Amino acid sequence: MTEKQDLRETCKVLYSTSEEQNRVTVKQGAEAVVFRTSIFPGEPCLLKCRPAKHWRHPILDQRLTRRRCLAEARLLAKCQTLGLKCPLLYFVDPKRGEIYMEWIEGCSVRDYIRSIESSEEYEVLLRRLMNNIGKEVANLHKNDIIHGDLTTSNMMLRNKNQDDIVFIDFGLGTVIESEEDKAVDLYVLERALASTHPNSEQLFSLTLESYSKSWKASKSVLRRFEDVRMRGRKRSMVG
Ligand SMILES: Nc1ncnc2c1ncn2[C@@H]1O[C@H](COP(=O)(O)OP(=O)(O)OP(=O)(O)O)[C@@H](O)[C@H]1O
Repeated sequence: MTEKQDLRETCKVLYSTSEEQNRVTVKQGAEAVVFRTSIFPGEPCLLKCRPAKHWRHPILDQRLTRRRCLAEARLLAKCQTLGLKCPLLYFVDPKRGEIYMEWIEGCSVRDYIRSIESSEEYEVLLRRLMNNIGKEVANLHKNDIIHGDLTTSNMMLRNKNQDDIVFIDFGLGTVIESEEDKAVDLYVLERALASTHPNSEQLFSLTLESYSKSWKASKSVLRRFEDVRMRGRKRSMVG
């Protein structure tokens, strides 16, 4: 056994012992189950499991689980290397479909927006948040990272600090130098904001403004975004 394999085996044992420790279910989704657990005493972490889907053929299921799990973990690791805002990847067991990552203490952008609704500073806080979102999405796109599901639930605020945005759930993400994919990412975000905030148009324009300021080469993506938007509107008019 090589040193690397040995280390991998040791990690596996270490991480699987977390089973015996407390696992608190955070979310039971269609695709994955998410737990808050602990590996090192006093250090919470997040475990994302993709359990076996018994309605699928076992070999196909194993392949799909492995592929999706590895794709998400790779993207997290890539973002980490690039210094982008995402949870630290601790460990991945593709066979079991498990990813262990840093636990982000805080709240989602969606919950944050709701929590400040009655605040007197609502507009000011929201403007600042939109500005920060634009900057961070530009940072992802500058590095050809497509999130794939940019919703307000998939952005967290570490310690509820609106200047510290962390992107989560890279399950649908990719690395690609594609204006179309970046434009679609923006469009998904626009739709997500429209469903969380009544005055979203004005706010999203702040996000776009900060996106374009933070990334000089964003013009072509923004042009493409207008096309995607038009297509989206036409589709919703047709029904
Ligand atoms: N690193 C993290 N730290 C703290 N909480 C997290 C973290 N990652 C995810 N969560 C919480 O777990 C929830 C589900 O995580 P995630 O979105 O990755 O799973 P999912 O099953 O792909 O969800 P969905 O079905 O919404 O796409 C999130 O909405 C968030 O509340």
